[in-house]
Formats: sequence, C-alpha cells, structure tokens
Amino acid sequence: MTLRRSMLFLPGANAAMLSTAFVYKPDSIMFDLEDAVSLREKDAARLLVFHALQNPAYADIETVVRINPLATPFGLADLEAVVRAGVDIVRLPKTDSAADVHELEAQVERIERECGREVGSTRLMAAIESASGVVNALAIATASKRLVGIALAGFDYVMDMQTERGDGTELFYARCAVLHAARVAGIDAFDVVYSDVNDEAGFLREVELIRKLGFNGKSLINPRQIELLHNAYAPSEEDVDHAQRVIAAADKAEREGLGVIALNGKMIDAPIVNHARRVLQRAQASGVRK
Ligand SMILES: CC(=O)SCCNC(=O)CCNC(=O)[C@H](O)C(C)(C)COP(=O)(O)OP(=O)(O)OC[C@H]1O[C@@H](n2cnc3c(N)ncnc32)[C@H](O)[C@@H]1OP(=O)(O)O
Ligand SMILES: O=C([O-])CC(=O)C(=O)O
Ligand SMILES: [Mg+2]
Repeated sequence: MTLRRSMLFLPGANAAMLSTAFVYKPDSIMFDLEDAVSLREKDAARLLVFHALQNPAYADIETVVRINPLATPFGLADLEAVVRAGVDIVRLPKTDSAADVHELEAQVERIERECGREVGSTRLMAAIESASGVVNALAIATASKRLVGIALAGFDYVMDMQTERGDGTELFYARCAVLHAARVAGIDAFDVVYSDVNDEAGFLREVELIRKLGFNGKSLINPRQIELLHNAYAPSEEDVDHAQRVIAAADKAEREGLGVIALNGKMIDAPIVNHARRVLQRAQASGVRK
C-alpha cells in the first residue's frame, strides 16, 4: 500500500528548505518551480531543484516537482531538467484538458529516450485549477497510464469561479468531481492547500471532511501540517478493534457455512468485511491514531 497522504510543497528557490525538508518525512515532497517562485528566480530555482533531486537524502522519499505550464517560457526547460535528474513524479499545474496531459506525456517520453531513462519510469500528476479542469476531470484522470493522481488546486480554482475560499461550500462540486474521476481511473485524489498554517483547528476540520469524502491526502505547505494530517488519517484503536472483531466473525460464519451474519446487532456482509480489511491494512501502514 503506497501511502500518499501528505505532499509537502516547498519553493524551489529556497536553498535552505531544499537542503533540510527530508527531515520532516512527508509521504511525498514537492519542489515548486511555478507560483511560489518569482519570475526573476525561475532559472536559479530550476538549477537548485535539479541538484536537490540527486541528493542522496531524498533517495528514500517520493519526489515530485511542480513545473511551470508548458505554454510558458519555463515549462519545457523545467521538464528537461527534472526528468534528467530522475524525479519520481512531475506535477502539471493548471491542467484544463486531456490534451495538456498528452502534450506533457509526449515530451516526457522524448526526454526519457534522450537521456537513457527507462521509458515510462517518470510518473505524472495533474493539478486541476479551473472550471474547465473540473468539467474535464474524468478525461484528464484517464489521459495517461503514467498518472498516479489528480489534485484539486483551490486557490486558482476559486478565482476562476469568481468566488473565494471559505468553509468548503465553494469547493463542494469540484471535490466530488475530482474524487469521482480519480476513482474511475484507479488513481489517487489530493485535496487543496490549507493556507493558514497557524490555524490548527481549521486545518483539522478540513482534513476530517476530505478524509470522510475519500481523498487519499492533501497538498501541504508547512511541516507542522504533516503530523496532524497523518494522525487524522490513521485509524483509531476502536476502529482497529472493531475491524478485528468483524473479520473474526466473518471467518467463523464462513467456517459454519453461514451467509449474512450480525455483530452486536449490526449486519456484516462483504463490503463491511472489505472495509474492515482496509482499516487493518491502513493501521499496519500508518500506525494507530494518537
Ligand atoms: C497556492 C499555491 O500555489 S501553494 C504552493 C506553493 N507554496 C509554497 O510552496 C509555500 C511553502 N511554505 C512556505 O514557504 C512556508 O511554510 C510559509 C511561508 C507558508 C510559512 O513560513 P514560516 O512562517 O516561516 O513557517 P514556520 O515558522 O512554520 O517554519 C518553521 C521551519 O520550517 C521550515 N519550513 C516552513 N515551510 C516549509 C516547507 N514548506 N518545506 C520545508 N520546510 C519548511 C522553515 O524554513 C523553518 O525552518 P527553521 O526552523 O530551520 O528556520
Ligand atoms: O496546486 C495546489 O495545490 C496549490 C495551487 O496551485 C492552488 O491552489 O492554486
Ligand atoms: Mg495554483
């Protein structure tokens, strides 16, 4: 089970953060070359990220780079650098259609051939940041076998929708659309950045909502958000206890040749048993909630 709960953004031009970010142990680390980097620093950031990707300290952590869109003067140079440096995943921002993914994939394949990297080894993620992207979410999610996930990017999305970030009402349709597209495609779904790094309670409320909806995780901007997210995503001791009892009851029913059974007055059938198995798998991979 590949856990991708936390994807920590950091500005590609920030040399100090680039040299230490692995210590925070997010599931994936995302070096940004796009909106967190000023126009003046685009070239310097690309070079810093090129070297960071080859730092042995990042060998055991999944690396993601958010490149600039290919239609900008920086996008292709970013892609050339990060594929050659052996990035695990390229995140394409502002993905509006499947054609954007096809264009990215063709360039990645060309660069892999040119630099001798195994064709297909560079994985992709698409960030959806507009009404077009949300309407085309299924076509985007199924546009390439290289895609490991799609992410909703809330700040650009609410601008496109002529609204603003609030209690989540403004993201409700987009979250559901992105999540359904990801599940049909069999890939991961990532929720938006929570920008107030000092508002722990607000962050946890948002995490609880997206966990219940079914997101795999969230893009983060600060190391303090990692442990909060991982803990909220870990099953509680009661969840684990209940899952073990469900599986024991189901095993007993099978031995006795019974179909549907009840545990403490609640029906146990195949989807409930499958859910219990997922809870135990998750507890094994992530530990139990503190
Ligand atoms: C809409 C979008 O496009 S969002 C995506 C792009 N945005 C980003 O990449 C922003 C990333 N985050 C940041 O730059 C910062 O966390 C900020 C500006 C939001 C807050 O900065 P601060 O108030 O300085 O954070 P804080 O006080 O918690 O920092 C504590 C330590 O964590 C480090 N840190 C903070 N954020 C990060 C990060 N994202 N990655 C790695 N290290 C970080 C700081 O350098 C500091 O280290 P130090 O103690 O060794 O000096
Ligand atoms: O991609 C992200 O998660 C952040 C982002 O650009 C946005 O919210 O516009
Ligand atoms: Mg954005």
